[in-house]
Amino acid sequence: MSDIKYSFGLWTTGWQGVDPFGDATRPHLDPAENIRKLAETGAHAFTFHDNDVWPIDATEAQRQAAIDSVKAASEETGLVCEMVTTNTFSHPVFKAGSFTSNDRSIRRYGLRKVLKQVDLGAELGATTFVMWGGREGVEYANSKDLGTAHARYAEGIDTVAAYIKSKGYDMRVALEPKPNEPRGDIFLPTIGHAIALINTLDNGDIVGVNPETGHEQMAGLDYTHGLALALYVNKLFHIDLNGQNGPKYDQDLVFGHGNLLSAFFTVDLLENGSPNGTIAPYQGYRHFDYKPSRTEYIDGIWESAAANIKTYELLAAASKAYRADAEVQAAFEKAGVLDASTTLAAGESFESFLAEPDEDIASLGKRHEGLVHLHQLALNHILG
Ligand SMILES: C[C@H](O)C[C@](C)(O)CO
Ligand SMILES: [Mg+2]
Ligand SMILES: [Mn+2]
Repeated sequence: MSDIKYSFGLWTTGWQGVDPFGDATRPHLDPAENIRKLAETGAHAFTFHDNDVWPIDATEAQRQAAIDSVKAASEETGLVCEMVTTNTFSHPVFKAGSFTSNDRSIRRYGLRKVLKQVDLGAELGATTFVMWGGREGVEYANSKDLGTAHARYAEGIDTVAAYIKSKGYDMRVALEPKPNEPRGDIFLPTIGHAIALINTLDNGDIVGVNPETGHEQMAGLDYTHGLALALYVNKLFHIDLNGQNGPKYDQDLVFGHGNLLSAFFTVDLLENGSPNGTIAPYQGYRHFDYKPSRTEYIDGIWESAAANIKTYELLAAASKAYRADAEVQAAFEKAGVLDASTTLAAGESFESFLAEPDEDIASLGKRHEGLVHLHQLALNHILG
């Protein structure tokens, strides 16, 4: 095992297999047992929603007992809690949204539920607070005023960030985009949409994104490109890794079990940074938000958890060999990838720049980029 730090959501290995068309195929998994088994599987950290650990109707005493049990398992195994989040999507109260609900009492309940989980996260040492607005959307046009919905979403996120600052917590907020499911359309559907809203916030300095592989791919986008933009604007605060086979329902497959080629280049960027170093290697946890397929019984939970780590390790090793390959570096050089210069016309006057005669575009158009050769070199490493 390498020195890469892996983290899992308790809701992943704890998923009992309930889906819109089927009942549970697996028994309930006690959160403390979940943590112990994740430690055995090779995880270094865990993450959770409030209601992954206690039911929404738990008494304060039941909630505290559940928290104490998780704390004990964390201390016993050494697994740290690196991120927490809140379930503002399962209970019927959230059926038409939480932060963007048209009902102010539901918005206030949702905010209170989030702030309580922020407090617990700080107590457990979590440095990231993820917010996935799974119900923040619509099926029907004009069922929310789109101006007010975005204003309320922004206000809710800004208030959470203001609370974190008011308490002096060492914690940042990370928004998790998703284009649809369970709502017909979810607000802030992609990394770009989320960053646009973050830039309007008063407390946006501690608000970033938690992009999920499959969520960007559900929107037909390249996950690695989304990560690169988030890194470029210093907003990549956390990641959710999993597998997806293109635009369809959220498959939450094991990392690499969907679009494997895309997974390789995601690992290549995270582990090695960009080819010319403009983007540095990612320093955060390699966090998995996947589901053990409904077809699997208890052994399959841990086989699938281990599969995430195994696949990541294999791709990380392949990416190191790829980058160390002199032929690959030569192909990067030939294509101009290693040139990080960005001074297009810096220092020149517009007049002199415009007066300059055009290059011979016919000969420029005959450049041979050698990109297919570059890609085959990657395939050679991926396919071993
Ligand atoms: C953190 C977030 O709530 C986790 C989900 C529910 O799997 C969405 O990806
Ligand atoms: Mg998902
Ligand atoms: Mn997720």
